[in-house]
Amino acid sequence: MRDKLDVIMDEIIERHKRNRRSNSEFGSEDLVDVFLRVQEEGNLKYPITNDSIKAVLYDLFIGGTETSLTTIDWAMVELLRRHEAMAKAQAKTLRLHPPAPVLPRACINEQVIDGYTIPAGQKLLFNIWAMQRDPRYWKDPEKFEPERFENSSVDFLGGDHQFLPFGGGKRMCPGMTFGTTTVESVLAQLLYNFDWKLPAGVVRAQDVDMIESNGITAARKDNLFVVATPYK
Ligand code: HEM
Repeated sequence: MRDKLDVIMDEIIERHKRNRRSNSEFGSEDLVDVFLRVQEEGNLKYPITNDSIKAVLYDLFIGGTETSLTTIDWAMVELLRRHEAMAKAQAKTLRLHPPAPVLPRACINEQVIDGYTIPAGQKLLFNIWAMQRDPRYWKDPEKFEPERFENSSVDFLGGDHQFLPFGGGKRMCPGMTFGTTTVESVLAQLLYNFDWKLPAGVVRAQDVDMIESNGITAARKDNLFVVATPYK
Protein backbone atom coordinates (compact mmCIF):
# COMPACT_ATOMS: atom_id res chain seq x y z
CA MET A 1 0.00 0.00 0.00
CA ARG A 2 2.77 2.39 1.02
CA ASP A 3 4.76 1.57 -2.15
CA LYS A 4 1.72 2.16 -4.33
CA LEU A 5 1.03 5.50 -2.66
CA ASP A 6 4.67 6.44 -3.05
CA VAL A 7 4.41 6.00 -6.84
CA ILE A 8 1.28 8.18 -6.88
CA MET A 9 3.01 10.90 -4.83
CA ASP A 10 6.06 10.80 -7.16
CA GLU A 11 3.78 11.22 -10.15
CA ILE A 12 2.04 14.20 -8.56
CA ILE A 13 5.40 15.89 -7.93
CA GLU A 14 6.71 15.12 -11.45
CA ARG A 15 3.50 16.41 -13.04
CA HIS A 16 3.81 19.65 -11.11
CA LYS A 17 7.43 20.02 -12.17
CA ARG A 18 6.39 19.67 -15.83
CA ASN A 19 3.47 22.13 -15.59
CA ARG A 20 4.59 24.80 -13.22
CA ARG A 21 2.00 27.39 -12.34
CA SER A 22 3.22 30.83 -11.43
CA ASN A 23 2.46 32.80 -8.32
CA SER A 24 -0.06 35.24 -9.79
CA GLU A 25 -1.83 37.91 -7.75
CA PHE A 26 -4.68 35.52 -7.04
CA GLY A 27 -2.40 32.62 -6.23
CA SER A 28 -2.98 30.07 -8.97
CA GLU A 29 -0.27 27.94 -7.39
CA ASP A 30 -1.44 24.95 -5.45
CA LEU A 31 0.27 23.51 -2.39
CA VAL A 32 2.74 21.39 -4.40
CA ASP A 33 3.69 24.37 -6.61
CA VAL A 34 4.46 26.36 -3.46
CA PHE A 35 6.59 23.56 -2.00
CA LEU A 36 8.56 23.21 -5.26
CA ARG A 37 9.14 26.96 -5.47
CA VAL A 38 10.40 27.14 -1.89
CA GLN A 39 12.51 24.03 -2.51
CA GLU A 40 14.17 25.69 -5.53
CA GLU A 41 14.72 28.99 -3.74
CA GLY A 42 16.74 26.85 -1.37
CA ASN A 43 17.31 29.37 1.43
CA LEU A 44 15.72 27.45 4.27
CA LYS A 45 17.61 26.28 7.35
CA TYR A 46 15.95 22.88 7.00
CA PRO A 47 15.61 22.29 3.24
CA ILE A 48 12.40 20.79 1.87
CA THR A 49 13.05 17.38 0.31
CA ASN A 50 10.71 15.49 -1.99
CA ASP A 51 10.12 13.18 0.96
CA SER A 52 8.83 16.10 3.05
CA ILE A 53 6.43 17.06 0.25
CA LYS A 54 5.24 13.47 0.01
CA ALA A 55 4.75 13.27 3.78
CA VAL A 56 2.51 16.36 3.77
CA LEU A 57 0.49 15.07 0.80
CA TYR A 58 0.12 11.75 2.55
CA ASP A 59 -1.09 13.55 5.71
CA LEU A 60 -3.68 15.44 3.71
CA PHE A 61 -5.00 12.33 1.97
CA ILE A 62 -5.21 10.35 5.20
CA GLY A 63 -6.45 13.24 7.34
CA GLY A 64 -8.92 14.44 4.77
CA THR A 65 -10.78 11.33 3.70
CA GLU A 66 -11.47 8.80 6.45
CA THR A 67 -12.40 11.49 9.02
CA SER A 68 -15.15 13.03 6.90
CA LEU A 69 -16.40 9.65 5.66
CA THR A 70 -16.59 8.31 9.23
CA THR A 71 -18.53 11.38 10.38
CA ILE A 72 -21.04 11.13 7.53
CA ASP A 73 -21.61 7.44 8.27
CA TRP A 74 -22.19 8.07 12.00
CA ALA A 75 -24.48 11.02 11.27
CA MET A 76 -26.63 8.89 8.96
CA VAL A 77 -26.93 6.14 11.57
CA GLU A 78 -27.80 8.54 14.38
CA LEU A 79 -30.40 10.20 12.19
CA LEU A 80 -31.92 6.86 11.23
CA ARG A 81 -32.24 6.04 14.90
CA ARG A 82 -33.97 9.36 15.57
CA HIS A 83 -35.92 9.74 12.38
CA GLU A 84 -37.68 12.99 13.36
CA ALA A 85 -34.30 14.68 13.86
CA MET A 86 -33.56 14.29 10.15
CA ALA A 87 -35.65 17.34 9.37
CA LYS A 88 -33.38 19.59 11.40
CA ALA A 89 -30.24 17.63 10.93
CA GLN A 90 -26.94 19.33 11.54
CA ALA A 91 -23.51 17.80 11.58
CA LYS A 92 -23.37 17.71 15.38
CA THR A 93 -22.42 14.08 15.26
CA LEU A 94 -18.84 14.95 16.13
CA ARG A 95 -19.67 15.20 19.84
CA LEU A 96 -20.67 11.54 20.16
CA HIS A 97 -18.40 10.19 17.44
CA PRO A 98 -15.12 12.08 17.01
CA PRO A 99 -13.40 10.16 14.17
CA ALA A 100 -10.00 10.71 15.83
CA PRO A 101 -10.84 9.65 19.41
CA VAL A 102 -7.43 9.94 21.10
CA LEU A 103 -4.90 12.69 20.48
CA PRO A 104 -1.17 12.23 21.06
CA ARG A 105 0.96 14.84 22.82
CA ALA A 106 4.35 14.96 24.58
CA CYS A 107 4.96 16.90 27.78
CA ILE A 108 7.58 19.66 27.29
CA ASN A 109 8.08 20.48 31.01
CA GLU A 110 7.28 18.46 34.10
CA GLN A 111 3.68 19.08 35.18
CA VAL A 112 1.54 17.99 38.10
CA ILE A 113 -2.08 17.29 37.18
CA ASP A 114 -4.58 16.00 39.74
CA GLY A 115 -1.70 14.85 41.94
CA TYR A 116 0.01 12.93 39.12
CA THR A 117 3.51 14.04 38.13
CA ILE A 118 3.97 13.97 34.36
CA PRO A 119 7.71 14.03 33.59
CA ALA A 120 9.19 16.08 30.75
CA GLY A 121 9.23 14.08 27.52
CA GLN A 122 6.38 11.81 28.62
CA LYS A 123 4.06 10.86 25.76
CA LEU A 124 0.35 11.22 26.50
CA LEU A 125 -2.91 10.28 24.83
CA PHE A 126 -5.96 12.49 25.41
CA ASN A 127 -9.20 10.59 25.25
CA ILE A 128 -11.48 13.18 23.66
CA TRP A 129 -14.10 10.48 23.02
CA ALA A 130 -14.51 10.10 26.82
CA MET A 131 -14.35 13.87 27.45
CA GLN A 132 -17.17 14.41 24.99
CA ARG A 133 -19.36 11.90 26.83
CA ASP A 134 -18.48 13.03 30.36
CA PRO A 135 -21.66 13.57 32.43
CA ARG A 136 -19.89 16.34 34.38
CA TYR A 137 -19.99 18.49 31.25
CA TRP A 138 -22.89 17.11 29.22
CA LYS A 139 -26.52 16.48 30.14
CA ASP A 140 -27.68 13.05 28.91
CA PRO A 141 -24.26 12.61 27.29
CA GLU A 142 -25.08 9.50 25.28
CA LYS A 143 -28.16 11.03 23.68
CA PHE A 144 -27.91 12.18 20.06
CA GLU A 145 -29.55 15.57 20.35
CA PRO A 146 -28.58 18.08 17.66
CA GLU A 147 -30.79 20.65 19.44
CA ARG A 148 -28.47 20.74 22.42
CA PHE A 149 -26.25 23.21 20.56
CA GLU A 150 -29.05 25.60 19.60
CA ASN A 151 -28.81 27.80 22.71
CA SER A 152 -25.25 27.01 23.64
CA SER A 153 -21.98 28.77 22.94
CA VAL A 154 -20.00 25.51 23.14
CA ASP A 155 -18.18 24.96 19.85
CA PHE A 156 -15.44 22.80 18.37
CA LEU A 157 -13.01 25.64 17.62
CA GLY A 158 -10.54 24.47 20.27
CA GLY A 159 -11.52 26.74 23.18
CA ASP A 160 -14.07 24.45 24.86
CA HIS A 161 -12.05 21.60 26.24
CA GLN A 162 -15.00 19.27 26.72
CA PHE A 163 -15.52 19.29 22.91
CA LEU A 164 -12.35 18.84 20.85
CA PRO A 165 -13.19 16.76 17.75
CA PHE A 166 -10.57 18.76 15.79
CA GLY A 167 -8.09 18.89 18.66
CA GLY A 168 -6.68 22.15 19.93
CA GLY A 169 -3.57 24.29 20.15
CA LYS A 170 -0.74 24.38 17.62
CA ARG A 171 -1.41 20.94 16.19
CA MET A 172 -5.14 21.42 15.79
CA CYS A 173 -6.64 20.06 12.58
CA PRO A 174 -5.76 22.41 9.68
CA GLY A 175 -8.57 20.87 7.61
CA MET A 176 -11.42 21.84 9.93
CA THR A 177 -13.20 24.15 7.50
CA PHE A 178 -12.68 21.73 4.62
CA GLY A 179 -13.90 18.82 6.77
CA THR A 180 -17.04 20.50 8.12
CA THR A 181 -17.92 21.84 4.67
CA THR A 182 -17.54 18.39 3.12
CA VAL A 183 -19.61 16.68 5.81
CA GLU A 184 -22.34 19.32 5.78
CA SER A 185 -22.63 19.46 2.02
CA VAL A 186 -22.74 15.66 1.60
CA LEU A 187 -25.28 15.29 4.43
CA ALA A 188 -27.39 18.15 3.07
CA GLN A 189 -27.49 16.54 -0.38
CA LEU A 190 -28.38 13.13 1.05
CA LEU A 191 -31.10 14.45 3.36
CA TYR A 192 -32.55 16.97 0.92
CA ASN A 193 -33.00 14.48 -1.90
CA PHE A 194 -33.96 11.26 -0.13
CA ASP A 195 -35.91 9.92 2.80
CA TRP A 196 -33.80 7.28 4.55
CA LYS A 197 -35.09 4.21 6.35
CA LEU A 198 -33.64 0.95 7.57
CA PRO A 199 -34.74 -2.07 5.49
CA ALA A 200 -38.15 -3.18 6.85
CA GLY A 201 -38.01 -6.24 9.05
CA VAL A 202 -34.23 -6.49 8.92
CA VAL A 203 -33.25 -4.51 11.96
CA ARG A 204 -35.03 -2.09 14.29
CA ALA A 205 -33.53 1.39 14.60
CA GLN A 206 -32.75 0.92 18.30
CA ASP A 207 -31.00 -2.38 17.53
CA VAL A 208 -28.46 -1.00 15.05
CA ASP A 209 -25.04 -1.99 16.31
CA MET A 210 -23.27 1.19 17.39
CA ILE A 211 -19.96 -0.46 18.22
CA GLU A 212 -16.77 1.18 16.96
CA SER A 213 -13.97 -0.56 15.07
CA ASN A 214 -10.44 -0.60 16.46
CA GLY A 215 -7.93 1.68 14.81
CA ILE A 216 -6.67 5.23 14.59
CA THR A 217 -10.09 6.41 13.50
CA ALA A 218 -13.24 5.33 15.31
CA ALA A 219 -15.43 4.28 12.40
CA ARG A 220 -18.54 2.17 12.92
CA LYS A 221 -17.74 -1.52 12.77
CA ASP A 222 -20.78 -2.63 10.77
CA ASN A 223 -21.58 -1.60 7.23
CA LEU A 224 -24.68 0.54 6.90
CA PHE A 225 -27.54 -0.79 4.75
CA VAL A 226 -30.38 1.65 4.14
CA VAL A 227 -33.32 2.22 1.82
CA ALA A 228 -33.32 5.58 0.09
CA THR A 229 -36.64 6.94 -1.23
CA PRO A 230 -36.28 9.98 -3.51
CA TYR A 231 -38.47 12.96 -2.56
CA LYS A 232 -40.74 14.05 -5.40
C1 HEM B 1 -14.69 15.78 9.96
C2 HEM B 1 -13.48 16.01 9.51
C3 HEM B 1 -12.20 16.01 10.32
C4 HEM B 1 -11.97 15.76 11.66
C5 HEM B 1 -13.00 15.40 12.74
C6 HEM B 1 -10.53 15.89 11.89
C7 HEM B 1 -9.91 15.72 13.13
C8 HEM B 1 -8.57 15.91 13.36
C9 HEM B 1 -7.92 15.81 14.66
C10 HEM B 1 -8.62 15.49 15.98
C11 HEM B 1 -6.59 16.05 14.49
C12 HEM B 1 -5.52 16.07 15.59
C13 HEM B 1 -5.51 17.47 16.22
C14 HEM B 1 -4.71 17.59 17.50
O1 HEM B 1 -3.89 16.72 17.79
O2 HEM B 1 -4.91 18.60 18.23
C15 HEM B 1 -6.39 16.30 13.08
C16 HEM B 1 -5.16 16.59 12.51
C17 HEM B 1 -4.96 16.79 11.16
N1 HEM B 1 -5.94 16.88 10.18
FE1 HEM B 1 -7.93 16.66 10.47
N2 HEM B 1 -9.92 16.24 10.71
C18 HEM B 1 -10.90 16.32 9.72
C19 HEM B 1 -10.70 16.66 8.40
C20 HEM B 1 -9.49 16.95 7.83
C21 HEM B 1 -9.28 17.35 6.44
C22 HEM B 1 -10.42 17.52 5.43
C23 HEM B 1 -7.95 17.51 6.26
C24 HEM B 1 -7.16 17.92 5.03
C25 HEM B 1 -7.61 17.96 3.81
C26 HEM B 1 -7.29 17.22 7.54
C27 HEM B 1 -5.93 17.24 7.74
C28 HEM B 1 -5.32 17.09 8.97
C29 HEM B 1 -3.86 17.15 9.17
C30 HEM B 1 -2.80 17.36 8.10
C31 HEM B 1 -3.65 16.98 10.55
C32 HEM B 1 -2.30 16.96 11.30
C33 HEM B 1 -2.00 18.34 11.85
C34 HEM B 1 -0.72 18.39 12.67
O3 HEM B 1 -0.28 17.38 13.18
O4 HEM B 1 -0.14 19.50 12.81
N3 HEM B 1 -8.26 16.89 8.45
N4 HEM B 1 -7.60 16.23 12.40
